[in-house]
Amino acid sequence: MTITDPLATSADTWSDHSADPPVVDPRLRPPDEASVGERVASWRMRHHLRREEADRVYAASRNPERGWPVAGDRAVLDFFRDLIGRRRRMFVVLIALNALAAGAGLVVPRLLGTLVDRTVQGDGAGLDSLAWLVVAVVAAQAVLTFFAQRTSTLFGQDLLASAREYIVRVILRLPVGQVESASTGDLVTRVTRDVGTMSRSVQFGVPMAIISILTVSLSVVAMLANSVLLAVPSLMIIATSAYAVRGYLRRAPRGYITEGSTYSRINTTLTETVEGARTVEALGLSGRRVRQGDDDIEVSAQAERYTMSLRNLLFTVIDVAFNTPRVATLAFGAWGYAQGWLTLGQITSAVLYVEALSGPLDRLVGELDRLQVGATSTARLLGIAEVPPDREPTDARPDGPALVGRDLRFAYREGHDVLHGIDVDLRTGERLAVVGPSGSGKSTLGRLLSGINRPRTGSATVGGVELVDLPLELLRTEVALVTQEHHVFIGSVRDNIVLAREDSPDEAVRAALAAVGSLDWVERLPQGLDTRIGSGQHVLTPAQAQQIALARLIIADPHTLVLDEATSLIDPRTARSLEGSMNALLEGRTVVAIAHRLHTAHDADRIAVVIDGRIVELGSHHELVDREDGEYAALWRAWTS
Ligand SMILES: Nc1ncnc2c1ncn2[C@@H]1O[C@H](COP(=O)(O)OP(=O)(O)OP(=O)(O)O)[C@@H](O)[C@H]1O
Repeated sequence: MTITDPLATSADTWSDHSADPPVVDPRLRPPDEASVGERVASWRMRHHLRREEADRVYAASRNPERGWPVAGDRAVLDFFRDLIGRRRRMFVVLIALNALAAGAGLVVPRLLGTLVDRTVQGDGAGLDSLAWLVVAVVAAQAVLTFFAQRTSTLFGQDLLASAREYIVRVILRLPVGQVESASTGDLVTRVTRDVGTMSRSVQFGVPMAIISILTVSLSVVAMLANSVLLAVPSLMIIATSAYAVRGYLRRAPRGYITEGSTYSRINTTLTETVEGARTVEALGLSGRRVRQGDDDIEVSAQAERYTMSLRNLLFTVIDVAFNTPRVATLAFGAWGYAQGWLTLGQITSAVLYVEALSGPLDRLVGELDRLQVGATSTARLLGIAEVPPDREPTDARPDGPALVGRDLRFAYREGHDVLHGIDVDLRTGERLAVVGPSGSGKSTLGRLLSGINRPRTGSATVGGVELVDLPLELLRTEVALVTQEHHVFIGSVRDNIVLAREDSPDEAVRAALAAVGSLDWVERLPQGLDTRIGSGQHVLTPAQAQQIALARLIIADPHTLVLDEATSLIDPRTARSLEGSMNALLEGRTVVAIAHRLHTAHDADRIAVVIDGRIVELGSHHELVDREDGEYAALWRAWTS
């Protein structure tokens, strides 16, 4: 029996299993009066299009340029080998206990066969003790199985803990710039659905597959020892199952990888629609977004139908294969018995062995499926580890706080620079405002000067050391980027403030809170510094959340701050009340303020005017306003008129 591969062979088999295939493109729906031939042609066309779409999704999922990479089979195997290798002792105990439990289970049919032979021969001597031996072996098997199961569960849990820790480490070291530019839907799908699938297969699939392989192997040995002739039907089911599983495993990875990437696509479209809800509403795009969602779901359903067909076919083959040997063993037994080659006891044992074999074999096939799905998710998760790091910290340490940018160029897309060679020298303690039209590159400059992104060419250094060569913990104590995003993590107020310096004493935390004017309200909280805040905990007002974020920066104590829209999204009243907190933070530090409103620029020591990725003017407010035909003077006139 072969398993057809809809993706690799004919377009028409792609969704043969769907009773009423949904239509991706309504234009392909044939008119009511269409002939049978036209209807078939249209149906074939639809399937062809869907297959092309699925192929495109698959190709995209393997193309690192189009999203997060997917790791290869070798990486997945090495990952599991390493996980198991690191708990070799536990693994040996697991194998030993399961081998003993399976061995005890296999002794029972043999004893029952002997019991039958002795009874048939009328040899009553020792029947009682044989029966007691069966009871004793069954009891021993129960005890061994209990401990074997316990060890398997512990092993699975331990494996899972390590796997999860590894994945968390991989995710945490992802380059910030990359996380922002990649598809959030894909990343979210990987860290939710794929982690869940991987967990199930690591926790249950791996130990269960090991146990099943062991039990099946020992059963085969016991069957051969009982009678080679009677073992033939069972060997045939094993061979048939192995063949069917091989065919399945050859096709399934492609199907599951496609399936996984279609889930990512659904999530991406959904996230985009939710995030851009206002734009969707304003431009009347809801119909188009719904259609996009429908198409994503349709492609996903195609992929699901494909893997489901593979599973159905596999389990049908296995079911047929399992039922045949029951009959075949009895038939072989009757024939062998008539020839005088076999005893009734051997036939009894063989039938019991066939029954005993079907359970583990069935589980093994089921587990292989689970492992296959888990391996695909693991490949998607390990793919994240293949994202090259954007920085390799060196041992170089800054000599002083001087922040310097030289010939800074940067491109979000290859060949499209948005900064064209910017030079900037910050004077310690100064306040530099960066102004310019929307899209001129102000925020990008801020990201390079705070070490979030590495410049394509040129250098951004602090005390002579490239910002991106510093370990992140150290970088954040030198330069910090402050945006309007003031995330509050789930944890105590204290935890939220000491993030950058975890060993900060409570006095320092209180001093930071006092500096941003929030010590009073924090002390009035039910548990003061220990009050849990963040999602689902004690609710903070936007201003309070911002103050916590500012206190966090006071503890981090960077000598330079890059402010990008730090208060622009907060309503003006709150922004005014935060001004005092902000001033406390800025006191004594060098500040680069990306100014979206010119009045912030007015108070700065110097102003850099950025236009089309270049600094076109640099000077104090008065110097720049005095240049009659200057860019800043024009902006200022427009602002004040
Ligand atoms: N993540 C990104 N991917 C691709 N292009 C980007 C990305 N972020 C910014 N750009 C592009 O880079 C250019 C500079 O953007 P940047 O945000 O630095 O400008 P800006 O002066 O800060 O604009 P604004 O005042 O509107 O925030 C723009 O053309 C923008 O479209």
